[in-house]
Amino acid sequence: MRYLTAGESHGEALVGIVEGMPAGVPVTPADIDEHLSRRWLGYGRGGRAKVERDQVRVLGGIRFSHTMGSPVALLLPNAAYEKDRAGWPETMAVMGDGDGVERVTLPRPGHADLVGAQKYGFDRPPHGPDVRPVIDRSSARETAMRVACCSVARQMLRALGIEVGSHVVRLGEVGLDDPAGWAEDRDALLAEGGARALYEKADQSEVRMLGDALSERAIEHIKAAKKAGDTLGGVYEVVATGVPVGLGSYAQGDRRLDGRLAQAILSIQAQKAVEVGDGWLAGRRPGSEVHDPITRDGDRWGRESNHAGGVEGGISNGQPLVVRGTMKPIPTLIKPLGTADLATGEAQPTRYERSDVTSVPAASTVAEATVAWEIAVALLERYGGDTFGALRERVEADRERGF
Ligand SMILES: Cc1cc2nc3c(=O)[nH]c(=O)nc-3n(C[C@H](O)[C@H](O)[C@H](O)COP(=O)(O)O)c2cc1C
Ligand SMILES: C=C(O[C@@H]1CC(C(=O)O)=C[C@@H](OP(=O)(O)O)[C@H]1O)C(=O)O
Repeated sequence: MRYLTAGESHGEALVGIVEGMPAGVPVTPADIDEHLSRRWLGYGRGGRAKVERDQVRVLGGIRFSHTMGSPVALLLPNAAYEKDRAGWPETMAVMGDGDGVERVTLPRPGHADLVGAQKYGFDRPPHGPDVRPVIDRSSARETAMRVACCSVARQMLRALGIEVGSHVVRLGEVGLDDPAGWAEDRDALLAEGGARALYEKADQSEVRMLGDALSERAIEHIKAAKKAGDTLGGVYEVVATGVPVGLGSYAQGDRRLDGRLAQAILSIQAQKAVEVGDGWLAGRRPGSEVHDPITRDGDRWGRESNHAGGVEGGISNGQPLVVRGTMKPIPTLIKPLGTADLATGEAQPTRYERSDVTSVPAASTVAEATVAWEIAVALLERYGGDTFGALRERVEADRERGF
């Protein structure tokens, strides 16, 4: 199973194709839209959030609310293209020579602007000197279509009782570093309704944090950063429940589930670190506090704790999968940083138009989506299935066997 996305942030639309979904998975556009609107949650987003209202159009692959085994084709128009301000249809014109179009020649530190221009030669015609082509494809606008594509796979997981959720645990200086600090609240939600209960609870906070006091402090911190012309990063945790034993493998490095989950997070713009289970803390603690004792209850295997985050030897062990991602601060700041003009080489301060102050809450929902995708791919590798019915039978038979 694979997917591809295309489209520029300020072009007409984003498109996506999901290939390899079994036939018979229940999916409707509303299922996809649920996660698209969740991606816009979060205090600290910029002006673009007021313009976009993402609603997917399904152009192929789904009939009578179920997949057909054929590629699923998705379309998301960019509202900004027409509504934002006059000019995107000209700036992003497919034809012509761009005569009269304003060029962006001050690359922002921390964004893809300069390296993208160096790699693709945007210091010269036909596009340059202009970093616009880099801005428009490196932009996390692309994550809207990624969420849409991954949401199709997520419906397959949901129909098998597998849920993926997330919550934010740190925004800049406000937050916690040790999972022990939130495990009780999180685990109560997981026990009540799996990872879906976790994400539904987090969605009630403007910053997707568990706990009102933490949320309020985080919002004040974001307000202060904005006032100072600065931006913030943070940390979020993604949890998957109902994941069967046996996804991934130690047999080759690139089949390890933990490695693949790390790539799922780091594939998202501005994500800079990943932890699995206890993560960094595991490096500080003795083995007796890190390894989860094995239990046997009747014919069921279990663990007394879940410091491993649900993966041992690169294979899911039936415990909730737990991964955390760290997002760096947004590179576009009101407070100028040093740069140089692409056209003249002259030293200049960066220029600011608009931007998010923080997008950690949004990134946490994108990470849910990409983690769900990896789980779905690993599930199909283990169980196969041209039809959803056959896949479900195999998963359920394995679950019943309890091994
Ligand atoms: C959901 C989301 C929203 C983002 N919004 C912005 C933004 O408004 N302004 C900005 O400069 N960068 C934003 N970014 C970060 C840039 O996309 C990212 O830093 C850039 O593509 C360079 O990639 P890198 O940080 O991985 O090097 C956002 C990222 C995500 C995940
Ligand atoms: C459009 C989205 O995020 C954008 C990601 C982004 C970036 O540089 O990554 C820059 C901003 O875009 P603009 O320059 O148009 O304000 C964000 O709004 C989105 O998440 O859908």
